[in-house]
Amino acid sequence: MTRSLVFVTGNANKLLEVQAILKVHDIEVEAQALDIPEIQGTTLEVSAAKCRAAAKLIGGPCITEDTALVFKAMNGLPGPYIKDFMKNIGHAGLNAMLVGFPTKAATAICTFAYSPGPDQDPILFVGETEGEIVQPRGSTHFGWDAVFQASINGQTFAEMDPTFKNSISHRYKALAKLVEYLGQLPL
Ligand SMILES: O=c1nc[nH]c2c1ncn2[C@H]1C[C@H](O)[C@@H](COP(=O)(O)OP(=O)(O)OP(=O)(O)O)O1
Ligand SMILES: [Mg+2]
Repeated sequence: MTRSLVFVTGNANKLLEVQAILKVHDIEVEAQALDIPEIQGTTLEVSAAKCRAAAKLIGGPCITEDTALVFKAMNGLPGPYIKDFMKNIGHAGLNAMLVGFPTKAATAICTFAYSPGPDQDPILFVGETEGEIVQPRGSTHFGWDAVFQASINGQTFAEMDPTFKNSISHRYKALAKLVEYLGQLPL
């Protein structure tokens, strides 16, 4: 039986990856293209608040997702604030931030949140992929994909075949946990 989920996100690239990953599990993703205002805090706090706000707005169950990019040299920053960094300083700026630091190691962290409905506590599912920040290689169409070189094979996310990225990514790992959880719920 097909399960349906409402994914509230303003990011079309995320949506494509989520649809591709969940299709295999017979889960249909219906998109609600809303850019929910995001609070400051840890990536877990940001994710939970985003999902709570989304469930309230649409008046029913939904999932949301927050992506953080954590620089080891900076004790977790930019973290959940990566979107503003990316927008304002771009690939060159992310590299420049790490000049002079002994490590360029970075972790891509994806936190999905599932809310059963308005005013209910969201449940969080976290996935992480290790890598480092490098000069851009590959297509530049999705965020910081071109400057994130995954440890697993030395390719940037942007150089990877999309199917491969979707089999090792932070997003894939978080979704695997969400899928396991949903499997225990009635359709
Ligand atoms: O796999 C990824 N590869 C490269 N870049 C990525 C990826 N995943 C998110 N990103 C970018 C998008 C945004 O610049 C920031 C996360 O911010 P984040 O608030 O989670 O995303 P968003 O505002 O675009 O969409 P949403 O409406 O779901 O919050 O990192
Ligand atoms: Mg956002």
